[in-house]
Amino acid sequence: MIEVKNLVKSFDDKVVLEDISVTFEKGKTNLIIGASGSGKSVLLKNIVGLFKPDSGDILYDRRDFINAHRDLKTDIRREIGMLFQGGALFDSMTVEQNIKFPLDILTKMPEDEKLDRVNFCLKRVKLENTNKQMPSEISGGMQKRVGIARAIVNSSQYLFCDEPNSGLDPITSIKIDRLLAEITEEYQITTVIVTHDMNSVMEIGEYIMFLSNSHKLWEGNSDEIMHSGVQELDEFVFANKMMRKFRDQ
Ligand SMILES: Nc1ncnc2c1ncn2[C@@H]1O[C@H](COP(=O)(O)OP(=O)(O)OP(=O)(O)O)[C@@H](O)[C@H]1O
Repeated sequence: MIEVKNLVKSFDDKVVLEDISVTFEKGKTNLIIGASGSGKSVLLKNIVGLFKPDSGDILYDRRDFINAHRDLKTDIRREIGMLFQGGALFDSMTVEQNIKFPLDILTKMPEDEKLDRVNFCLKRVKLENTNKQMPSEISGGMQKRVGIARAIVNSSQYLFCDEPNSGLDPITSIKIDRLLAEITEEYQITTVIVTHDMNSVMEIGEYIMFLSNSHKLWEGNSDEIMHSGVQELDEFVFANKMMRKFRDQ
């Protein structure tokens, strides 16, 4: 579980996050949605420690992350897996080397154990026997799956994904969403996904927070989002024709 309490973040005199409080539960896919520029990425970067908030608290399973001493901060960072936009694989490394990378830099695991773990994760994302392939030789969807395998290889407790579906076709997107949801439940990970993909919201939105103009305007699940009564959220949810048709049926 990750708790964010009264988080404030500004750049110069521009407030980007205003008093944000939210709880992301373990074993659930937690989504952060909102229009472009609403502060989703800045929130994610504060939570993982890439930005320092002006004020507020961030607790990882009750452990204070912001004021933690160096050792605890390092421990928590080791428990975090990240899936970046576009996969962000190292082009010059094989699939196997990409997935093994966090184990190489974060652990003292013997090489054979690392390879076992890499193969276990490859199997979990249904990419057995692609070890020696280069990222450029596999499809975008496969690259995302390699990214997921790399994000969980160190038995991550927390998984952060920034727009995991960007650049994918709708069917592959749904497969990636389902894989993330399955892994989240199976390994009881606290997963936080930044997205503006309404398909993802409907497919895996167990918990959704809606950011608008620096504020958390709404929270709920994928059933409740259809009847929020919040105008800004309705504009976001029903922006496309298919969702409007669905609503008006
Ligand atoms: N490093 C930075 N320095 C100054 N301003 C920043 C910085 N990073 C983000 N911002 C500003 O914070 C606001 C929120 O940006 P953010 O990237 O979080 O939006 P977002 O909701 O993730 O948008 P998108 O969906 O387009 O990625 C924007 O006005 C942006 O210009």
